[in-house]
Amino acid sequence: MADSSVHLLDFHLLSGSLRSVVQKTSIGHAVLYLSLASIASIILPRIYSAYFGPLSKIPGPKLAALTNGWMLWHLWHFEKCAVIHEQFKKYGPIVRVGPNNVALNTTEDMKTVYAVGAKFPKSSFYDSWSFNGSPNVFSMRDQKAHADRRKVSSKIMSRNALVTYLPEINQHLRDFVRVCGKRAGTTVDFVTQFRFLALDVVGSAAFGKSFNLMRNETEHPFVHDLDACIAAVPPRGYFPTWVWWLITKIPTKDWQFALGGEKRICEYSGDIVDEQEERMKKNGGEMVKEDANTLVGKMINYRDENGAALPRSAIDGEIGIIFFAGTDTTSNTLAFMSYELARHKQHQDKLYEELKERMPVKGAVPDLVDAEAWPFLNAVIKETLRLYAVAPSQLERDVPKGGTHLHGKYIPEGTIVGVQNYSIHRKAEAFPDPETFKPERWFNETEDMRRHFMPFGLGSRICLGQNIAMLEMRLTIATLIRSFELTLPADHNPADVALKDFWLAFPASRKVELVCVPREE
Ligand code: HEM
Repeated sequence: MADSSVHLLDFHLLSGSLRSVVQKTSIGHAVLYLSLASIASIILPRIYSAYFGPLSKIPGPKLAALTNGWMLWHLWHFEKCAVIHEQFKKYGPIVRVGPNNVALNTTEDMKTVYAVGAKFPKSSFYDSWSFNGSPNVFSMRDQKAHADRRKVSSKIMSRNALVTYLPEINQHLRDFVRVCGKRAGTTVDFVTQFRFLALDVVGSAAFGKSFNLMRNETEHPFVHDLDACIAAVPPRGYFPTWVWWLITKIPTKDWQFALGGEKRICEYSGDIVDEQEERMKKNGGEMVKEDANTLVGKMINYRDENGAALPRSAIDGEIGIIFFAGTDTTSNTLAFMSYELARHKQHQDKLYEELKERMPVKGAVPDLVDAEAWPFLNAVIKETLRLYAVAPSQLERDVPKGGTHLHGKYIPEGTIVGVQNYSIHRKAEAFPDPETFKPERWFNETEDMRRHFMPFGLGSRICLGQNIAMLEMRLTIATLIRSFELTLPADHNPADVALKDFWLAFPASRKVELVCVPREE
């Protein structure tokens, strides 16, 4: 009783003094106090979380614990994965890299966060990859909905299904070699060449419709739409919604073009769907046989457990994301691989010897089954995927309900956690002399190497296109190196090819310029 009367008294005193403050306050002061109060309501919780909250026990740069600005700054400078890697060296395998973000760096963490059955869904960063406003197989966060959607495309992307498209893919490769031959002796940007090739291959392998950029030796506006999408999609996932809204208002022509990339990719994808539907109509409402086994056909024919079809916007978005995820990933990997072969003549010579023995005809495309077994070819590909995994930074996930314990520390639910393959792939205990490109290390592949290798991610969200990517990389590098020697141009500057990352890894100058010299026999 005594207590509550004291509180009542306190309240009257407080409200009385507040009233007198308000009565004496001018509008200017009121605005000032309100602004200070708003700023305090943002800053104080941040200070509390940085110094006293559950994540405060996790080491890391204090600025990162206080603001996402730390991470955004490094992202903006295309150095996110390299900077997080430095933090691991300084602080150990668990580092706080944002007010609500923890980076992890052990194989145990890989299992906890990504293993099949792990209950850590993708973080809200992935919402940004939903095209046409519809979640797709890449962006979906609901685990059950994702498993259902993934079933639609996983058969199409299986190795056995892809073999059906080999004759068409082989034609793209022969066209690629012909284009290289025409440009022999001159400096060629291989980022662009591999990109055109990757678009042709994805078109054939997933949609039954290729751009034929190699055959026609032309560009397609779609290529610029991909560039636009890459500039806009990852940052959209990192900025708070209101900051992103402001950013979208920047009125420069290039930026506005970049913002429209997603829409144009979906429109192009929509044209492919229209064409299939048109063929279906002409075929009396029945899907023609060749279309039924493409990703587009599967999407059109899909029915959920209630018999409902996918909305058209979702189909277009799903196709758009496959183009997006399936092009620059493989082409940038191939560009880095060619660069490593050009600058390490001893590795390129060894690869050439292997290929010459197994591919009697120069310019021909090897048999896929054979190429899958060629030791040095596969070692070169693995070593490139190790050093230049093209999604190199944290694959972000949310800590599920109830929180979790990692490295003896409690991590509350809703915290973003993630392992980055850039760091896992550079663990000296699995890969001695980790910064050096050494394909031979894969001849004695140990259990430890296998456990530390995740270029395509892991678990139920592992890359859906890894079979296409591996097929394309094997056939392309074998065909290219059998026919040409790759060399560095006289004015080569290694800084131009340094790995940068904006979620997707790319060479600093966005080019890998090499000279291809036809092989004499
Ligand atoms: C060397 C080439 C490639 C690399 C290194 C790569 C890497 C990755 C990684 C690391 C993920 C997991 C992302 C995460 O967990 O957050 C992923 C997912 C995915 N990738 Fe790839 N990728 C490559 C090529 C491709 C290709 C060629 C396609 C399609 C044709 C593709 C389609 C996808 C899709 C659809 C997903 C989402 C899978 C899901 O969440 O179920 N990727 N990729």
